[in-house]
Amino acid sequence: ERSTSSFSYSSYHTLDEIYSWIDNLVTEYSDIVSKIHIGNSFENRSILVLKFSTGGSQRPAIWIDTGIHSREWITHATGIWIAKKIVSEYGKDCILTDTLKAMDIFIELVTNPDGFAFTHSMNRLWRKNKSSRPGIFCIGVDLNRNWKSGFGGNGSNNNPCSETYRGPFPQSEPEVAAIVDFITVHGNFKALISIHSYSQMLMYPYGHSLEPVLNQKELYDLAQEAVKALRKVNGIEYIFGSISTTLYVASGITVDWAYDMGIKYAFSFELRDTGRYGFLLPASQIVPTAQETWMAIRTIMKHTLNH
Ligand SMILES: CS(=N)(=N)C[C@@H](Cc1ccccc1)C(=O)O
Ligand SMILES: [Zn+2]
Repeated sequence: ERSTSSFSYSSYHTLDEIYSWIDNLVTEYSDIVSKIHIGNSFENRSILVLKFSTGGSQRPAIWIDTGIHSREWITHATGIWIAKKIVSEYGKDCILTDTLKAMDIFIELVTNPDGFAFTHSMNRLWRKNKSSRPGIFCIGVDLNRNWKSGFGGNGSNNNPCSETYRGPFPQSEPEVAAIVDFITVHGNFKALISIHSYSQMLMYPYGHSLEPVLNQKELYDLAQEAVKALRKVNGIEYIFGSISTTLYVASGITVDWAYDMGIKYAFSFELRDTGRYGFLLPASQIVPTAQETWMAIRTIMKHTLNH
């Protein structure tokens, strides 16, 4: 029996458990999923990406990352469930099957492995990575402020002790540089979805400025359609809009960099909840959260495939 079938999707897991689950998924579904090592973290852990592909070479691609902020455990758990959903539903779900016939899907489940290991070992509420530099006695860079687009602007901090410390320069962090290199070299990404928690929001660029992006109306309509599909599952309400107008100004963020790279469908989720449990969302909410999030992501995939 497939071990990815006996894995508990309704529990939170350690880094080692997730990495061995990845190996089992690749072994058990080797016809559709492979594992790519895109780099090493500051503390020299492997940075792994799952590739879902039915053939071709350099097909148009969709990127999903979870766990860039290590304390947001619901995001890794949601990514794991979605990865299993993709291999289980290929050939059955027509939107997913059509997508995978024409496009590849890449999922980076543990985007901040050092921080994630630290949330299990020492500090459950750690957010940043674990980089350190001579003469600086606070640890870690906020990996959602280290990207080139708008780097150093408002909504990021130059103080290494800040939770939103942007780092010494854009892409200074190996965890960010690995993704930049991978997506740049690949050169054919059409959509990027970067998943955070919590607040129940679906947002699109820009974060670093109040200025609307060129295809703002299209992203607004798509976000509206996606949150409607999400709500149909368990009745959970999301708000949506551009990051700077819906949440706050934030600079050096993943989706602004993706958008400026020409990835026109760039979104960021803030998953459950709205503050009752926050980052400590009970494991009983993992599967319902993943199920509803998948329906929103599936909506974004369908639009990306058809435009
Ligand atoms: C609670 S939290 N840290 N996930 C909020 C998260 C909001 C955000 C998401 C995407 C892009 C820009 C900003 C952040 O400040 O990085
Ligand atoms: Zn976050």
